[in-house]
Amino acid sequence: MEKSIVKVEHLSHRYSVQWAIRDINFEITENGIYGLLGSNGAGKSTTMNIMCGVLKQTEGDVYIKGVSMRDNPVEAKKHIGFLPQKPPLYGDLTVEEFLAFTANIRRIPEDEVAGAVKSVMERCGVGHFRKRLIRNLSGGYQQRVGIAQAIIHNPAFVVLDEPTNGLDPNQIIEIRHLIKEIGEDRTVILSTHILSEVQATCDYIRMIEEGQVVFSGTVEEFDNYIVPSTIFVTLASMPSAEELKVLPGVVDAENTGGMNYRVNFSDSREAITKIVETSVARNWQLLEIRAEKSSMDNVFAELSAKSKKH
Ligand SMILES: Nc1ncnc2c1ncn2[C@@H]1O[C@H](COP(=O)(O)OP(=O)(O)OP(=O)(O)O)[C@@H](O)[C@H]1O
Repeated sequence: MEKSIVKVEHLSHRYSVQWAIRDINFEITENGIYGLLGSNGAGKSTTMNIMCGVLKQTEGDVYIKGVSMRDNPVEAKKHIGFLPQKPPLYGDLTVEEFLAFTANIRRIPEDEVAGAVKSVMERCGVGHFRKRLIRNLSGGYQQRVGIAQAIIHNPAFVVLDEPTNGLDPNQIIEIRHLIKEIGEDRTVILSTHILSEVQATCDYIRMIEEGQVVFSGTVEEFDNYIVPSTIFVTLASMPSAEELKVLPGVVDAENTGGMNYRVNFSDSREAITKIVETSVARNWQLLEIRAEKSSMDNVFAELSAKSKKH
């Protein structure tokens, strides 16, 4: 039987009149890194805050390892580590002091605190800064401490709200690396509005737009969601577009300038084969042919638009 790590059931929330999220449903049964993707205001933070028990939902429930967040929040929270959008760091404490404080909040037994702090500092690469005040750390290292406080009690499920937000490119690479490491033996869900973030870090995507889930699947499935329908061809002898248009599998063709053509097709295999065969037969001097692969951005725009129509 599949084991449920997280189950979000009919989750809805309104802060005042407007629904911020409406009937969100999904379940995670496999370890891995999940990206909660959505544009600004889509409802990512609202969903994450409810999942972690720091915001009380209007309707629905979240189950962490089968435990209801509504009915038994203390037990459910034991399995969760959370890094909110604004990390809860105390600048006047040293890294070590802060993590010991966090270990106490997480009710780690007194005689195990020092060991847990040491181990999490090593894991998150902040051991050499253990005596430094948090406010004197760079943004990237502060974020490492933020991740360390989220995993100090070794939770099965870690929630990171926009973990690379505000970091410089090198820091982003380092934090992504750390997230991948901590995702090796647990489930991580991170939110972002940046597509490349998901592509670089995640195995799976849950995309929400306007408070509703519009896509659930692997990153690969997301990328292939929109089937390419255009081929770009470069022909040195510059035949008329009409000659391309009549080929089997081709729906439309236009010259986009000089030797370049854009071809729309109904069957990519047939269209490409016929273009290549005809090019050889008529000496069109084919220099390049490529099918347009829909980028994540296209898929994102398409899914956002789709959710707006519904
Ligand atoms: N405390 C609040 N009071 C009223 N409305 C809120 C509050 N927090 C969020 N909202 C609204 O709820 C909706 C969802 O916001 P949420 O912060 O969950 O989105 P998000 O996807 O996390 O966006 P961002 O990437 O900008 O953080 C938005 O319309 C937002 O304006």
